[in-house]
Amino acid sequence: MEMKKNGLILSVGRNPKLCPEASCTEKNNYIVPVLAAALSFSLLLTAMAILWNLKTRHQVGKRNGSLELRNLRFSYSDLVRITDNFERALGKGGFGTVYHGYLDDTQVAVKMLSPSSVQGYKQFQAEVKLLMRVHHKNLTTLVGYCDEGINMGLIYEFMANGNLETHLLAQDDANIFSWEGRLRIAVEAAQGWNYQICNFLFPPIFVKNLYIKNIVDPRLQGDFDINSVRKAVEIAMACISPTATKRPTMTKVVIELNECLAMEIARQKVDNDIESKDSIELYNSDHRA
Ligand SMILES: Nc1ncnc2c1ncn2[C@@H]1O[C@H](COP(=O)(O)OP(=O)(O)OP(=O)(O)O)[C@@H](O)[C@H]1O
Repeated sequence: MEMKKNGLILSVGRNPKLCPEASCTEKNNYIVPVLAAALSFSLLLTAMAILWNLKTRHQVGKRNGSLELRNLRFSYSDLVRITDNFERALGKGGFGTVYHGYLDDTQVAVKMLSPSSVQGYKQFQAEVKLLMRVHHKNLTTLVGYCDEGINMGLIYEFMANGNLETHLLAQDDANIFSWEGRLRIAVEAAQGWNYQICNFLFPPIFVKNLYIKNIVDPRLQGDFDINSVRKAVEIAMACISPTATKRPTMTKVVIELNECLAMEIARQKVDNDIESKDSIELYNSDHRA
């Protein structure tokens, strides 16, 4: 499943990822949530209108057995047309290849289930069923699907900013995500879905039994609140517990991650206060001298 955040997509449940195209900067992390809050109501109305429109255009009845939902079903020839005969591949994942396409004038991503898919038909069905029911601003919208014999595909809204993993692992040190940025993404993504989201706070892999400082991206150079990290690690550890009953609910994950974020923001405030106090003292001593 894919989650989205600030024009990125993020897959959760397996390898957490977001997808890239345009450059994604730290600034986006701070500006976009504010804009998003202001625009959320109108976007919600727009999204509802679009969904309503799509549903009324493509709704078909129940289908015996397999995908027993009223759905947004497309034929294989629709997919051929949408993708211009699978002209441009965007990437490859556990299902198979993902292609760029246009539905009317809107860009979409079409994920085709390959016959050798490790995730297979069951996962395909699960993804369709879930995304048909679950709609969230941080979840990539499922626009439709095709389930025609051996031709199975999922049509998603197109995420122009690419893959989070690429951004997290980028060699471009100037644009690395801060600890606060990572927490913000984790909180918003967790609000969307899936407990495993905690994993991507600690790319490239979540490593057990290491000192806390060692599992945080070294490029952050200690620029984070250690208690915030410790708490996030505890949440992540709980999230990957093999015993389902020991895993926290998403509500708890969101609450705890928000607490981590609050710690980090408090730390930054203290740092800023100290800095401005220092500069006032420096100013005063310069003027006294
Ligand atoms: N909605 C989308 N918009 C733009 N690009 C996408 C979209 N979905 C997938 N892609 C591209 O295709 C690649 C493969 O995506 P896919 O979701 O199949 O793989 P994955 O992230 O490994 O997911 P899964 O866990 O389902 O296997 C992504 O890394 C991304 O580059």
